[in-house]
Amino acid sequence: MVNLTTSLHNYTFQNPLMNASGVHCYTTEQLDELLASDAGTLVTKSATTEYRQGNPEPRYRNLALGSINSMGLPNEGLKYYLDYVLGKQTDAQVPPLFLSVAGLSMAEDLEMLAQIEKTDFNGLTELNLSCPNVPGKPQVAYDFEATEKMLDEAFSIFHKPLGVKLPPYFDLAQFDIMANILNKYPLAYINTINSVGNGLYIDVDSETVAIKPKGGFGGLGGAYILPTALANVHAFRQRLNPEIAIIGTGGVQNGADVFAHILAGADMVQVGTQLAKDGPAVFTRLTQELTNLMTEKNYQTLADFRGKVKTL
Ligand SMILES: O=C1NC(=O)NC(C(=O)O)N1
Repeated sequence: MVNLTTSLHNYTFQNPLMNASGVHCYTTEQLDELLASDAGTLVTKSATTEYRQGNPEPRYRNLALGSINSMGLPNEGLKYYLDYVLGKQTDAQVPPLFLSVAGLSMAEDLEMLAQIEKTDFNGLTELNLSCPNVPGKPQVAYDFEATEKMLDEAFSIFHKPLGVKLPPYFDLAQFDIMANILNKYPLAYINTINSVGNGLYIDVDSETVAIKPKGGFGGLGGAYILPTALANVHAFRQRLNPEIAIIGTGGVQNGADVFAHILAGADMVQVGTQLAKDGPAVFTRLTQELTNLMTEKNYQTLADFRGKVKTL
């Protein structure tokens, strides 16, 4: 009998699947639909301190090979999502939840962490250091010094379980540098990867880009990015202290992709583009496909194959 339970930090989940922040998680209605689905848990849309409209539309497009987005951090503000997770955590049927924050400055990130610290939130907080879509704002985690300073300050004021959402890295030296920084902190986990930033989809018939913000430049998701996501999961698994768990995000369309993320070293696996395309029922399909694959391969638990990708 296949057992899909997974643990992350001091939390246990019935299965390793959840949404990627930003997909199907803007409103309490969407979040409730995730709770009602076969997902193991959920993460809220990255919050700023106050409500934020985000970039002009069209700002998200599904594509044959994935998706492109430049949402620009639209969200209802931190209090809206904090109220949601605090309200849900009293229900024993609800798994530990993830709350995502993405300030437009280190000061805003610290202000939000301080607000969360004051509450009795008992889930996990995700510090998004990798949004590629706020015009004029670089992805923090591509600046190693800024990341180190951010984490120094964050851990000086925040003592609840904390993870960071990272952009994709493409150079092995960057994995070495980033892992050395991350290993200095008592992180509960890292979440890798965010969308592959600033891709440009062009429709040849109309000779036009797909989304309005930033002249069409946007973060790529879906099948386009699976090999990059698997590389980031595996590179960090090979380099990070074992106490730092890894959430694998990027390119999951089916149970085999979930299996590959876990083989690369992921403890949990997030789904973005395919959730946007199929809705929360995707988690029913993915858990069934993962179960079928594990049965075929005679694995009983995720630990039987986690991180055990073979080399040639
Ligand atoms: O971190 C983010 N990644 C994305 O791909 N898009 C959103 C956004 O633009 O809000 N944020």
